[in-house]
Amino acid sequence: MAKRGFGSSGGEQDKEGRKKITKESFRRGLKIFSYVLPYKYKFIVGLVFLVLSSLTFMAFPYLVGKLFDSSAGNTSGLFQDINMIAMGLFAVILLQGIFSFFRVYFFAQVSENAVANIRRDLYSKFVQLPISFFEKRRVGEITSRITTDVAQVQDAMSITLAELFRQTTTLIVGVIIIMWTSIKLSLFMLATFPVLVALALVFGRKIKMLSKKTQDELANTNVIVEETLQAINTVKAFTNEMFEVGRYQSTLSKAVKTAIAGAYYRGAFITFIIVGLFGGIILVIWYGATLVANGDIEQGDLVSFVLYTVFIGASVGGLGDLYGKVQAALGATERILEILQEQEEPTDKSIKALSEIPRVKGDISYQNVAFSYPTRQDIQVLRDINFSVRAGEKVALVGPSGSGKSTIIQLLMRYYDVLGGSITVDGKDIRNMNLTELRGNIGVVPQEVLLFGGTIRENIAYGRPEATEAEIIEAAQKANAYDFIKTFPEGFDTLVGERGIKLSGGQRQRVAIARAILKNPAILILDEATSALDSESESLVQQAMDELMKGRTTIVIAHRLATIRKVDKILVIENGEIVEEGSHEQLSLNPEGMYANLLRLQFELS
Ligand SMILES: Nc1ncnc2c1ncn2[C@@H]1O[C@H](COP(=O)(O)OP(=O)(O)OP(=O)(O)O)[C@@H](O)[C@H]1O
Repeated sequence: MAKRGFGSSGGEQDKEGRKKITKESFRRGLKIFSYVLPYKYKFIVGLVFLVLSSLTFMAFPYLVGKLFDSSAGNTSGLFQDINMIAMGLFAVILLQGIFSFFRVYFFAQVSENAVANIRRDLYSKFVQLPISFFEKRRVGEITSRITTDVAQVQDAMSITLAELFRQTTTLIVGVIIIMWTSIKLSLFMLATFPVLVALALVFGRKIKMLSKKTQDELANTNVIVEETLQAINTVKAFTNEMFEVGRYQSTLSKAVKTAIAGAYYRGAFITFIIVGLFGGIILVIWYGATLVANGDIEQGDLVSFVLYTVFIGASVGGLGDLYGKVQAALGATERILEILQEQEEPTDKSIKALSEIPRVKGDISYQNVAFSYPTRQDIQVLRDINFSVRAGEKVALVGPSGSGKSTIIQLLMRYYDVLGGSITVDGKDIRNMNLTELRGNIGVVPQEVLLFGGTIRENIAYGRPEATEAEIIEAAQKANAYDFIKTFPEGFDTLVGERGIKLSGGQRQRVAIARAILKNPAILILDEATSALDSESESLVQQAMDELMKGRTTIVIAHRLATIRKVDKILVIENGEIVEEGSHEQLSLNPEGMYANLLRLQFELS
């Protein structure tokens, strides 16, 4: 299950993500209505139609009562003619229909627009939040903010609010009218009927809980389907098809058991509604009939009384349900507001194109850098890292897996801030640099190149969206990607990603290199792929990398030592510290050293 609630103020939410309704939570929840403000006139028009439709509805039982009275011949004035009253009833229903149409139409316009704005703001917030935010949460949890929570707020803005108003009006106006009709019968009704409705409500809750459990269990079965279908190759490789079928079957059986238990209660609930609630109505009719017999009230009054009773009962039931919905909406609102209040990364939004970013020279220096990840503060990942790279120099980081090489790079990108020491670029502490300027000057060719779904052209242009076609082609040529792109019938328009062509590892890397060439950064970070490419592809990638490195400060995370002989300096990292430093020649001369050891290991493996 995804964790619910961010931060401390979400702490009062229950595990369903609902929020207790207090004055404070209500006041905070109302903040989300600032999104309604731009559409306030439409909202007000919607409200007017809501009031009108709620009130016209209340005239219905009254007129039905009058219809009965006039059929028995005991009416006076306006309500004597049966036909007139029936026409009146039609008019009421027609008006109710028209008013409801406009209510739905206006509220939908407000809620759809407001909700789209909330989604846009949430998304824009998400992409601007620091990496550490995403590490503390699961992706599903984050996306549910933008889908489920927003949908709940939308419900609240359109349906819940209107229902709340309608049910409350029905309840208040209904009770006033029946009191006015007959106090005796009203008191009798109020002593019996609401109790039964409240009982039905409690019963209903229990059933809802059970059906939620069934849904959760069904969701579990879906997880298995998703997992196995995503890893279908692995399932087949291990010939575990039947094992997976068994796993699915056993979770399915559980879901069926819960569903059947739920059905038992549902059956009992229906019986209760039939016997209990209708029994209640019979009681009211019985008492009302004795009052009619004694001449206390008219027949028509009894009819409208019973109709009002049904309306009041429905609204009591509805309000109970709405209470839960308001709670859920307040919880959702709170979670949305918390995200909207999160601190963004200090990027510079006024910079619209890479060309506006001032270019750095590319001197880099790490001074006594110490670091632990925010999620694992107890483990010190880097301690006392000191090194400098002059503009245009090439440095390689080598060392065992998990020694801290990628972390060193992540700190340069300022995905995280150092905990001790400092990192400077051109002598300036990167914490004092404009983040857009810093990252705009760094190009990255990652270990695992992920391409976006879209064309090859779009993927290369991602390095500099304003690039011209000629620049994109030139970058592809320099990255040794042009030739393979030309072999595809659609060339640069070839789709890649899920619905497109699948590029090989070497091809993907060359697209990433073309992207970096297009960005033309002063500082370059190359995270070498761990898996070796075939020798032809390898040499094409290497050539492209050499082209890319020209004239740029480069830090290479090297996994295959053969590729780094040419660098100016090698830093050997072990357990978050630099244990050796020097050129390939210098380091290989020390047979006891870690580098020489790594060299021997690779040699033996290859
Ligand atoms: N986001 C993270 N949150 C918490 N700990 C992390 C995170 N990323 C890495 N670590 C931990 O930090 C340590 C250094 O990891 P790092 O990725 O820098 O190693 P590396 O030398 O690049 O390894 P490899 O060569 O396998 O890529 C490891 O112990 C790792 O478990």
